[in-house]
Amino acid sequence: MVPTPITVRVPAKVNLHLSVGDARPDGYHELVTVFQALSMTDEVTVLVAEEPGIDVHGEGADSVPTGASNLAWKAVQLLAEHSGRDPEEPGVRLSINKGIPVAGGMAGGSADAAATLLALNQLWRLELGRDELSELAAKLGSDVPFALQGGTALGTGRGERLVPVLARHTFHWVIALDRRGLSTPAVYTELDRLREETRPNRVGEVEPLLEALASGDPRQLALLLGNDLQAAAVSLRPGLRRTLRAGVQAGALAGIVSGSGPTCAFLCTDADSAVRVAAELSGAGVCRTVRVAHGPVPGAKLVTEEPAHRPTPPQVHA
Ligand SMILES: C[C@](O)(CO)[C@H](O)COP(=O)(O)OP(=O)(O)OC[C@H]1O[C@@H](n2ccc(N)nc2=O)[C@H](O)[C@@H]1O
Ligand SMILES: Nc1ncnc2c1ncn2[C@@H]1O[C@H](COP(=O)(O)OP(=O)(O)OP(=O)(O)O)[C@@H](O)[C@H]1O
Repeated sequence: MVPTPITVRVPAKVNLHLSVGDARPDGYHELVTVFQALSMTDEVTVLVAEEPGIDVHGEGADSVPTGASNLAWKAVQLLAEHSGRDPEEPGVRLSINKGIPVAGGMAGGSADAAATLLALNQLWRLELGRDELSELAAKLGSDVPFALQGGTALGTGRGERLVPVLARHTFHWVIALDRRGLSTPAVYTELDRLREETRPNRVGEVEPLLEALASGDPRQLALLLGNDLQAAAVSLRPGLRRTLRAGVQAGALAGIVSGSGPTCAFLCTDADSAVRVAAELSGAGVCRTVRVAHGPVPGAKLVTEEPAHRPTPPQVHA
């Protein structure tokens, strides 16, 4: 019998704190970062098929590669190899439904890779534990382990070593998407260049932000958001300065560039305020589109089909 297709839903991330150290000999930068998973999601479906390949739907689908360079396909090949299958003939197709902006600094490709690992673990009945999946995830990219884990987490190393962080609140965000993406390596290179020329401010220690997360007070958290890559993203895309200003003028508590950008994330006091900020920001004409999101949300998760018809519970008559 052909196994039923497996679908996994997986969240985007924002970095609440992103402290970038110097470049290491392997080209990566040592990070101290706090990730939060947001309610903007992709869905990846894996199914057994003789004709391998990828279909991509949803926002920005046209700019996502459907060949071997798709990070989700690299996840297929890695897991095939790990489980003794032929990585060139894995016998599966992927269908990706994008809700996470492409090349937006919200780890969309990483999310798809994480979702693929989890879905294939189920489809191929590999029974790999979270730790083993996380080790494979780190081989695919620095942001991939967090997409598996979700929630709020402290990341060190190149971002792949994770510890969960207590966040006692749901935080409400407005997300401003730019017209074009930015390349992550280009943004890191720009930061190295800026640091040779000038001394851009560095974000401080992470502890105060961890305390603000534990307190659950968005006003306190807003004062502590920080991203070392922001100066580099703004240098490559100067229009982001206007977007960041417009979000705060619209009533957000604070705004930051998300990861390597160019997406900007604005923290709001509550859900109603986020809706008002989003409406005003979309009228300001500074970005392509605006979304409302909340976090933290769980990491990659199997989507279980709701039964089409639930049996009516027995009626009790007095
Ligand atoms: C900007 C962030 O999204 C913040 O979470 C991540 O640091 C980027 O993570 P990612 O897209 O998963 O990045 P990877 O696929 O691992 O690396 C892509 C490229 O980004 C740069 N890179 C990434 C992570 C890191 N700690 N230092 C780096 O310098 C390197 O040039 C690397 O070749
Ligand atoms: N599954 C995928 N979804 C989106 N882009 C992908 C995928 N696989 C490969 N790519 C390529 O990777 C590039 C970066 O895409 P992605 O959406 O992951 O960026 P990002 O969100 O800025 O990443 P990060 O925040 O992890 O640095 C895209 O321009 C695209 O060419």
